[in-house]
Amino acid sequence: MMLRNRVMSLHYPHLTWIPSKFGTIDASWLSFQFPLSHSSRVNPKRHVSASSITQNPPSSGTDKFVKTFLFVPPGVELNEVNEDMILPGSNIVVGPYAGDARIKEVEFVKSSGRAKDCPKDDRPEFAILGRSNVGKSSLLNSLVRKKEVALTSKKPGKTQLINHFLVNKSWYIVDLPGYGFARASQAARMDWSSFTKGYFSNRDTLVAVLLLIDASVPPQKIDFDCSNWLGRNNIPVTFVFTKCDKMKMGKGKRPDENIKEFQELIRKNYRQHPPWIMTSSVTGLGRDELLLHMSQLRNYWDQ
Ligand SMILES: Nc1nc2c(ncn2[C@@H]2O[C@H](COP(=O)(O)OP(=O)(O)OP(=O)(O)O)[C@@H](O)[C@H]2O)c(=O)[nH]1
Ligand SMILES: [Mg+2]
Repeated sequence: MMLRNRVMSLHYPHLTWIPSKFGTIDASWLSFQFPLSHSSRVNPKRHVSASSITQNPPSSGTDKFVKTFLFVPPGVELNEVNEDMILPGSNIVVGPYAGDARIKEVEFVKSSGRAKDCPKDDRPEFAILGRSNVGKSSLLNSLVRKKEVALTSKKPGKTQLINHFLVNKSWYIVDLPGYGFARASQAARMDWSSFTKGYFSNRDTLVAVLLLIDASVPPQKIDFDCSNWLGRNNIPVTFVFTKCDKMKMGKGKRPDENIKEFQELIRKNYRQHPPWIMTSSVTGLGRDELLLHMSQLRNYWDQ
């Protein structure tokens, strides 16, 4: 147990929260008083102490990695990391827990209107969270390689329920309703809040949240608020940048510039940068890499 906790701490080094200018959380996107307190409802598996995140910088020869704020999984020492171990388009180092990432079968299990109606078993799960229209359902479809597993739409607010999909009969991936849909009615927003509040308070089997960030637009405050809120509640997060295929011509910044800007802002809040990865549901960019990353988180959790 001791060992597990120790390794788990390494696994989630990004959980250590450093208050900063984003530390004063604006939870208006949630529009409710979240009941989680830092100490009471935190899953002990996810707890990490400040001392456990201290790691030595890479030795000479790997200096260029120092600046990339790598996510180093359990079973790997930072000074062992070489270029080949980093997943392309990400800061994620692949470690010994990475395993078979193939999706052989996926099965829609249920849509839940309330967290207490979600499947009750011990299977690990990943939740897909992000602004309305960021591409949550599209990412899910692309991961499982089925066009219509999760319904997508040009109209924001398509996904209104907590949708559980069972992968390889062994783990869940969950499509959540999006936040920040400005035109949603007050009632719809309240519904969204109570789903999410209930969901995050009750899912002890949550391995990580995939927080989707639209790389085709500049950093949005609501996404920082969301990431801050997850950090404060010790919920492990992987930043998944979506729509990286949208290379703007002329007007606006390119996805890589938006991503860099977002990361610079996020960096101030974390002692060690959380895992991040670039994806596109149109071209399949980052798909296999994200699945591999999820396999190492899951296998570690499962051991
Ligand atoms: N170019 C491009 N478009 C994308 C990508 N991912 C999603 N989209 C488009 O963005 C729109 C919204 O996608 P959805 O997957 O329905 O978004 P969502 O986050 O599930 O939205 P809600 O369920 O409303 O919260 C659709 O028109 C998609 O085709 C991507 O990687 N690249
Ligand atoms: Mg959706």
